[in-house]
Amino acid sequence: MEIAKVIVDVPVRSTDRPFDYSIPDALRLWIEVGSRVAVPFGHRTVQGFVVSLESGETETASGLKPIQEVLDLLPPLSPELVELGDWMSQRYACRRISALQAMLPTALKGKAERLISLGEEAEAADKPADELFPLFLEEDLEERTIIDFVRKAGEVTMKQLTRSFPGAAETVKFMLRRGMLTESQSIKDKMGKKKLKAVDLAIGLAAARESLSTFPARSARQKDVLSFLIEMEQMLPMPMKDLLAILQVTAGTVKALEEKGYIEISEIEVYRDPYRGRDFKPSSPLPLTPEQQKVFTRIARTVDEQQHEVFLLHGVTGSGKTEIYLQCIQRAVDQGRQAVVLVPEIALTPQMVERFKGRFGSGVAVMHSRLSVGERYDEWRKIREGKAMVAVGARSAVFAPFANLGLIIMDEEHESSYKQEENPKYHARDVAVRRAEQGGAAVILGSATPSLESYHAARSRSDIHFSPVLLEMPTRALGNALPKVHVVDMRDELKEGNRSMFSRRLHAALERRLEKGEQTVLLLNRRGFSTFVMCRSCGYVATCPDCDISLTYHSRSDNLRCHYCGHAESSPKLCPECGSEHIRFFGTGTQRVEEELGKLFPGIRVIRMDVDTTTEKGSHEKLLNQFRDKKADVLLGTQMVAKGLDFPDVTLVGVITADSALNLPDFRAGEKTFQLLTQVAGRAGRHQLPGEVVVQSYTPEHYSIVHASGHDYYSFVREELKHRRALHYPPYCRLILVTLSHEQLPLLLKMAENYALNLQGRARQLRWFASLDKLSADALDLLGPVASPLPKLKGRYRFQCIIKWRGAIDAIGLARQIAEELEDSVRDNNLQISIDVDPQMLM
Ligand SMILES: Nc1ncnc2c1ncn2[C@@H]1O[C@H](COP(=O)(O)OP(=O)(O)OP(=O)(O)O)[C@@H](O)[C@H]1O
Ligand SMILES: [Zn+2]
Ligand SMILES: [Zn+2]
Repeated sequence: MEIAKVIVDVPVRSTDRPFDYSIPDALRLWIEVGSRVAVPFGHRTVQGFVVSLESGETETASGLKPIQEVLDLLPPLSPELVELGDWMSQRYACRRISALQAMLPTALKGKAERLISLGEEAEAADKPADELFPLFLEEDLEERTIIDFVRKAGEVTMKQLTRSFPGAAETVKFMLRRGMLTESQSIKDKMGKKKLKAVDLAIGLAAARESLSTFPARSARQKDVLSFLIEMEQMLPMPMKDLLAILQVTAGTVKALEEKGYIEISEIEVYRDPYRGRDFKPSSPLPLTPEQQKVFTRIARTVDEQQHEVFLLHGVTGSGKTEIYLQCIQRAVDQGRQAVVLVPEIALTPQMVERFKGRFGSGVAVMHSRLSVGERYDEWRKIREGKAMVAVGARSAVFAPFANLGLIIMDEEHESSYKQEENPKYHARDVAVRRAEQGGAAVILGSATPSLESYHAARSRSDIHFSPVLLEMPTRALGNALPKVHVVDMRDELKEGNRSMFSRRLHAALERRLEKGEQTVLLLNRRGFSTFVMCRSCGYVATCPDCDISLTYHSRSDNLRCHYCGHAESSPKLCPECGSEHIRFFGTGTQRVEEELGKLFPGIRVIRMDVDTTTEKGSHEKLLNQFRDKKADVLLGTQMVAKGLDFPDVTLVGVITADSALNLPDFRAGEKTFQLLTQVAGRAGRHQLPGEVVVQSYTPEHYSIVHASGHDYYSFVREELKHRRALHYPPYCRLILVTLSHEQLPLLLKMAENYALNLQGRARQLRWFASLDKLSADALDLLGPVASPLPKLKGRYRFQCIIKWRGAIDAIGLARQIAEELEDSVRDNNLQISIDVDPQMLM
């Protein structure tokens, strides 16, 4: 007897292990590792995934509850993905079910639904309700109508029933108890497949032709339809809708033909194609530049040999990385394998999609969050059913259900959006490498500004589990120079009486573009919610004496706090460096910049792109198209404007304040600033016209600004690594962020203290607890507990600890174990501990 081990979708930690079910004979053929099934669990029916099949004793198996239903024709997960889910649950200390669910489109997050049908007695007697239950009184009219309603439908959901009979809940309950109705449960998906009525010939082609002569004159319309279908025989079955529209006939005419037996009308499944009706300019492979050729040859070798290898492709903006991606994908496809291209969500512009659709046509599936649930489901199905060979998508496309994946590409690999902030808190880069390792696939991590983690991993032994081969492209493909970058010291502007947010240099440069009819991209570098304190006279920023990250202003207590270690001080009224009173809390919005632009340049046409203007579906695309069609002079926005855009007439890029990301309480602030400045500068002068960049800053001497303006990645990396090493931050160690939350503050405080103490105690026992300063390879250190940067969320208080560790110790397992013990020790079940391994944001 075969036993299926099933991971069930029940939101309790103690159920995070496979449960055994028997397999009914009728389902045997349909159940594989990766099948999605409905199983009884307690008194409910829940969704689950088969993670293994084992043979067991007949007696044991017959004591098990059987699997109720198989929910899909093809298992939505492959054995390879099931295994990847296992790995994720250990690597990210998350539940197995949440790892598996993360791999599937929302449409398949099925929930149990209550189904009502007739009770046995009522079913057997095929009589009107009146005769069926002679005891019904006149006033039992409601029962009678319900019975007739259910009989007519065969089976209805509880929802439909209560919608059709509002206020009948009590009656239905009574009828269930009496056995007039019965109830069952089934898993219902959020979204079904889309079906269309379609028309096909019901008789052979020759017979159909012959019958044309038999139509009487009054059935001329029917004859038209039939002869049209004969003519279009290659295109059948044809959607009814299209047929009616083309021939201008009524559905009645078509129905009549069906009744006569000439044609048949059926339902066919169709894919909801988000790009239907859109033409993509076909493109063919470009002859590569010598620099590109060298890189391509190296990667192609691995792809051809179907080996696993990771490449870090460091190519400056405009070096032609995308062409490399396209040609490598072609090689994988030639091998009969498939490819995944990961792109940061906000860079997944229509321009980007066009480049892949243009080369690989309808074999490209696109997956991102701006598609509807149905569209996403259908793009996913195209992959699962083998109708696509390339998937382009955001983070979760790393789980694209290809059968024989040969290549995974991650563009802009340094982007923090590859880390998912909700459960499971995975990083798509690490998952990609792991998946490629399993299947013998190549990985290309591409960027103009590789993350320090990846770069360090390529250069030396590091704690990251992969060591990529570094490939470089230092010049632009079209041979034009990188744009000249001017850094403007905003302190000087203030000194000389310019209080505007535009320096004289940026103002003049903008004016010149307006005169010449060239375009400008303006970046307002603003992220996160926190405010920092800065002196506008000297550029001084309040930082923590222990952690060297900027302090965050808390308006309620009017003080400054460190989000890493908890250090607090009162907020200064005068600048401690220069004594100026121009010291204030920082934050400017895009809207304010837009207003100011209107005042300075009357009549200027500005497109503003930020979270407010891009919430609507397709708005992002519309705004970019308007800008491309030169309907505006300026594209103004947040980070959205920095990524991947390629517009020939953009010759000026302005950065309003380069420092605002620099001063976030984040040890990656310098890295992020460098990356963003390099990216946005790369938008200028990509084609014939030369480009210019103006960066405004209050701390122009900061190394990330200096090196970004010199397009000097290596000097930046050298300096940044020095800081990271001195302060023990990644890539010299790894981090785990542990956040505890509870409704009651005193209890939470005690628990947070306990967590820290237990962890330290255990680590000492294991001889892991050591200062990171020591040269020993295995070390673990703990910061906190301190209040989280978001100290209260949805009525729950939050405290956090940061674990710093390195070496071969199982710090993740330990962090999880202590968390679970502590959660179990609290009786009210209300303590929540979340674990974020390798966090991108420490909050
Ligand atoms: N071999 C080639 N021959 C001619 N033109 C090329 C070639 N390779 C790339 N290009 C062109 O050079 C420009 C820059 O290429 P691409 O956008 O691929 O660079 P990238 O490295 O992806 O840049 P970014 O990181 O800035 O997005 C594009 O307009 C592209 O069409
Ligand atoms: Zn000052
Ligand atoms: Zn601190």
